[in-house]
This record gives sequence, structure tokens and C-alpha cells, in this order.
Amino acid sequence: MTSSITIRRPDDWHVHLRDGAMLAGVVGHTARQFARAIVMPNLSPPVVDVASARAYRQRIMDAVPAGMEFSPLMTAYLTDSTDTEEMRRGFAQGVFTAAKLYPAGATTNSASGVTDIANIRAVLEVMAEIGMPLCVHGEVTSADVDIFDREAVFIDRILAPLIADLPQLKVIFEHLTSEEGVAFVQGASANVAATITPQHLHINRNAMLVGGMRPHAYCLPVAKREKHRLALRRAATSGSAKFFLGTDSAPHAREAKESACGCAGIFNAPFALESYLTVFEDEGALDRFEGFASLHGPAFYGLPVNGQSVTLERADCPVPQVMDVGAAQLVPFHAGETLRWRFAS
Ligand SMILES: NC(=O)N[C@@H](CC(=O)O)C(=O)O
Ligand SMILES: [Zn+2]
Ligand SMILES: [Zn+2]
Repeated sequence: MTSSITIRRPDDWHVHLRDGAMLAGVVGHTARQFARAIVMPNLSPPVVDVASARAYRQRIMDAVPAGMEFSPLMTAYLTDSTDTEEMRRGFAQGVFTAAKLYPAGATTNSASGVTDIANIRAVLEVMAEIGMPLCVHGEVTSADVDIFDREAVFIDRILAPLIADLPQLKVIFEHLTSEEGVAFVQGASANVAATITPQHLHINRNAMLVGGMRPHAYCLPVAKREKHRLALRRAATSGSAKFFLGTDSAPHAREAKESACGCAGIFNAPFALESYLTVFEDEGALDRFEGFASLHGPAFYGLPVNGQSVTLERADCPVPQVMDVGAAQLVPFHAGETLRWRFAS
């Protein structure tokens, strides 16, 4: 039995670091395991321009615990009125690594998102021209579409037409949750890739709804039927360079989750690599873990791979029921479980 595994230092291609005291409480968990992370811009107010992204990046750097090396990669939050020149400038200056499309109303802090993709057509054209990647929260928001179908419908109504229209645009289908999503990404050109979270590899919708309503298993897009989880596990462990690590770690204070209208988001940063590695081992794909965690993401984004390495050891890794991060009590993903891999260094 493999007793330890060493891979190039990975990156997290989708994370929510929040701001203020919450940022200070959570950033170390990401910086401990990952060299870089694509930082989501859904603050309140959102990060829509170069100046606010620069300022946010500085706040993140200031919050990284001493001795940790971590580079936040910033994203621009697209709105109906995003300025094309602002995107061009931010990308040229290396402030924006990508831009993020939130369909208005789809998820946490998406109220200022895009109400109709036609409204950002000019921005997307420029992004395709300059090679600026588009990160997508891929769900429609129409009241008549069932929440479990919103990703599949998004492909048909929005994503497939967009990609046909702008084949040069680099698109990351974020936090993929469905077999339709997997099939779509597999069948698309090399300009289309996807991130996959640990929770969507571990849980199906039963985790949320059986034996009581379990708000800590609630995130968006929601976990779906078992067949979707299995399709995601096959994709993540397939070795295909189209799929890579993006935790979507999304901390919300315990009381905001355990509420009559609980927030969407799972805080998985503290044990992210341990969680993913368990899946790769169960699928007999330990040899493909490094590609998913450390190689495919940089290749897609056109960035160098990291120089350093990390090691995980086979050892009991108990996950606490709750973590006090100063700003809040957070219930981590896998709370109360003991994982069988432990991040060593
Ligand atoms: N994934 C989530 O459930 N929540 C994210 C937003 C998002 O990534 O959609 C958050 O910011 O809380
Ligand atoms: Zn999202
Ligand atoms: Zn997210």
C-alpha cells in the first residue's frame, strides 16, 4: 500500500476567500496547501474593476500568515455594464487572470451579475481576442427550471450557443455537477475545461436530504443524483487535461448555514487535498492525482507549473466538527469524519 505521495505543489482554480475578518480566518487554510488560487470576485460589493481587484489582492496578501507563499489570481465580476477597456487593461497589467460570469441571481452575491448574455457580447469578444479566460457559474435562473436541471439547461440555452459563436474564447465551466456537464466538456474543443469540487466527488443529494435537512451539504450548484457523482469521479480521475481542481471552498458562518434560509457554500479548504486524494485512491488513480491537482490547471491557463512539491501521508486525519476561525465558527466539509490521508508538508 502506498504510504505517501508527493506531487508538485497544486493550485486551487476556484476559491472564495471573502474579506475582512473572514478572509483573515480562512486564507491560511488555502495558502497552506496551494501555491496559487483563482479568487472569486463575489464580494459585496463585487470586484468589478482593476482598482478594486488590486486593492483586494493586497488585502489577501496582507492576510496570508507569515512564512506561507501564496499568490492570489484575481478575477473580474462581470455585470451588464462591464467596460471592455477595463477588462483589456486589467488583463494586460496582470491584475485580472480571468473574468467571472454569474448569471444574475444564480448564487451567493450574484445580484449584480449578468441578466442576459447578450449584454456582455462585446466584452466576451475582446476576451476571446486577447486570450482572457471566462469562468462560468453555469446555471440558468428561470423560475420554471427545476434546480436539479439548471446546469443541463444552461448548457443548451447559454453555453453551447456561446461556444459556437466564439470558439476562440477560453471557458472554464466551474464546479461541474452533472453528467451532461461532463459530456459537454469532453465533447468541446480544447478551449473548454472544467473545475470539479471535492464535495461533488463525495456526495450526492441524499447527503443533503436523508435523515433530516443537512445545511452543511448544501452548495450551488446542488449535489445531484448518484449517476452524476459517478460521472464526475470518472472525469476527474480520467487523466483528461480538461478537468482540474477547484475546491469552491465557500465559507459561511455556522448560523448563516443553519438557518430558515441557509446560505449556499461548503467550507472545504482545510482538508481539500486529503479529500480529493481519497477519491483518487478509491478510483485506483493515484497516478493521475498530480495531473488533476497540479498540471492541467496551469496548462489551461497558460501559466507555469509550480516548482515546489507537497507530500500527503497515509495517516488518520480527524476533521473537527467545527472550526473557530476568529471571525466565525465554520463547519468544515467532512466534519466529524476521519480521512485516511494527511497533508504533511
Ligand atoms: N458554491 C456556493 O454554494 N457558494 C458560493 C458561490 C458559488 O460559487 O456559486 C459562495 O460564494 O458562497
Ligand atoms: Zn458558482
Ligand atoms: Zn464558487
